[in-house]
Amino acid sequence: MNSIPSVDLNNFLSDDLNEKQKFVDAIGKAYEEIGFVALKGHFLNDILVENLYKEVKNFFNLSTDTKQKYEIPGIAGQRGYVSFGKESAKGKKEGDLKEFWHFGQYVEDNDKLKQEYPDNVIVEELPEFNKVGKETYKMLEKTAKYVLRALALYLGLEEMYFDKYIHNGNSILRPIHYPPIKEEPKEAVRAAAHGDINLITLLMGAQGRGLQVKNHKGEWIDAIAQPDELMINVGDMLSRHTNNKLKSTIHRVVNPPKELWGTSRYSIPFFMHPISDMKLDVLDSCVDEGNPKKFDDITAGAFLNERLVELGLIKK
Ligand SMILES: O=C(O)CCC(=O)C(=O)O
Ligand SMILES: [Fe+2]
Repeated sequence: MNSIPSVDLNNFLSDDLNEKQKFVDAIGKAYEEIGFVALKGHFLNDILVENLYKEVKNFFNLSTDTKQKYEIPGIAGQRGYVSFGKESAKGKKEGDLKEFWHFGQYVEDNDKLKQEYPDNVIVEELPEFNKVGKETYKMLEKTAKYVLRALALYLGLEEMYFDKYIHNGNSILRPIHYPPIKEEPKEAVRAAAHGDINLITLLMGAQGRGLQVKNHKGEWIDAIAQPDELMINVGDMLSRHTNNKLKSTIHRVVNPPKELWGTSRYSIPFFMHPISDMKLDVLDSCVDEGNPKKFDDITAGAFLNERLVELGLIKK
């Protein structure tokens, strides 16, 4: 496969069961083969997206001193600001050429989880940034809920199977700024090759070149979305849970050609996580003689912890 298939969530939301089934089959097939789709018909509107980008740019344009006020020690970068070069891909020592921000879950009906998650960090200088981040978080979470419903059906599970695990899930919305490149980077790239940790990722901002996905032949293919599309891919948690029936595909963000070094890239992934108690144990329906169980049993919380150590965000 040399391109990323496109799907439209309106088909899944349609009353026509035939349309709904076609969506389920298309996304399931894409996730078995390439692990990515470009999706339209999501719940973000143009005004929200425009405001979000404006505020995200405002935030990264603040002075380094101001931004560093919001870099909170002791929470593995799970909320607030993470400065340039701090995160590196699993197995790589050079830091990625990016700085980012994390909005986390807004728990309103569960005291235990409210205590478990770090609080969201409020940017005093930019009240709109906080507001638009929360709104976007909710809309992407809603979009992800329906995508997971489609995947549940594809996997032969009950349609609402994932709902209980993602309500108040540990998801994060990560606006990323890849700054202009000033000198030849030695080994570092904007984002080194990696698989995402979570269940699924919904990525805003993949409209320009940069994101590349490794297909099953080992070739890097460009993943470019239309202006109204989100890129949505399978993460390692869902790949484990499905015994790798759904593929968490390795991807990266390459540095631009020299004539474009002067431009920033802004992208905004939403990493959909379940609650940390969810068991990622391989589903029985994904094991048979030809596909023996490939992964040990683990909870989402333990798995996340392991991976944050590997990314350099938790120090051993
Ligand atoms: O910036 C992008 O387009 C992708 C970023 C990404 O893959 C990630 O943050 O996991
Ligand atoms: Fe990623």
